[in-house]
Amino acid sequence: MEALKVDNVCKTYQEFVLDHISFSIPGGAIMGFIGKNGAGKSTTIKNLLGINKKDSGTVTVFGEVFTGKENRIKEKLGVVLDETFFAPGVNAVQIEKALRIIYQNWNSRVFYDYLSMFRLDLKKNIKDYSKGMKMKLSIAAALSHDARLLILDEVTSGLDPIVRNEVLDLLLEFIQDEKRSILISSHILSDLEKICDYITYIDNGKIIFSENKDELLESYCLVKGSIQQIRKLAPDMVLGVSENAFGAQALVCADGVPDGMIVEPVTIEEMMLLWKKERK
Ligand SMILES: Nc1ncnc2c1ncn2[C@@H]1O[C@H](COP(=O)(O)OP(=O)(O)OP(=O)(O)O)[C@@H](O)[C@H]1O
Repeated sequence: MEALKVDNVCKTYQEFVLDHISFSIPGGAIMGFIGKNGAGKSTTIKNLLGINKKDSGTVTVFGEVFTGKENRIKEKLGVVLDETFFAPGVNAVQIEKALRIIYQNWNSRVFYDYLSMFRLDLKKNIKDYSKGMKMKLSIAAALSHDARLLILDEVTSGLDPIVRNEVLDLLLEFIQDEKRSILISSHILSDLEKICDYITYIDNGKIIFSENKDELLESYCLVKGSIQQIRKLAPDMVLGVSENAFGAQALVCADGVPDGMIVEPVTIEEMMLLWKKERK
């Protein structure tokens, strides 16, 4: 069964439209959600969680329709958004007491183990935590109530490389039982390339692709050469081109590259940079 199915979600703001957003995440998989600043990642996440009210479309979590109100489904979700909200003047121990009441499956021991692993001061007022410390606290909370689907919006960008790697390992561990899944948005595409099974790319409120990562990276490649060589490539196999004083490179379909050209594997970051980039 799919962990999450987003079907034709639409939302119109004054100057931005989320346009028929559809993608799904199988059980046991990590989906990376990528896109430029302002592409619509956070807006999609807030609309699918019911934090903002969508105009139309359906969101299904483990086969059940979710509008944001169903507490039974909320129990299964571990959510960390890019802005963290904690009541002013409280510390981690007080937060734990509050979360214990909210979540039926809350596990205090697991929570305190994460806080110790993240080296967080339990008695310190959370308003005096750094941005990264607040993020670590939110991640610990999301992982401590036996959630089956994690929804993480830009959670790793404020973390130092050591903690970021610890968090990526935790996420890989989280999906090991094949029943849990993760949707994670990030601008650190190398992190996503490391841990994700699927990648969804949104641009200007529209899904450009939502695909299995390995198939995606096998389907496309980079071709490098002189500007003249690159310009001679058949337009229907070229997805994007960049040119500079020293030469050019094109993102192309992997089958059908002409002989005699320099071909290299492509990364998710290069795909995003080159996708639909026009010849000058
Ligand atoms: N409540 C709102 N009212 C009006 N416009 C909104 C609202 N929420 C989001 N938007 C607009 O939606 C667009 C997409 O914003 P969003 O935060 O989803 O982008 P993003 O892909 O998460 O970007 P970033 O990577 O910078 O975080 C922006 O133009 C933003 O101004």
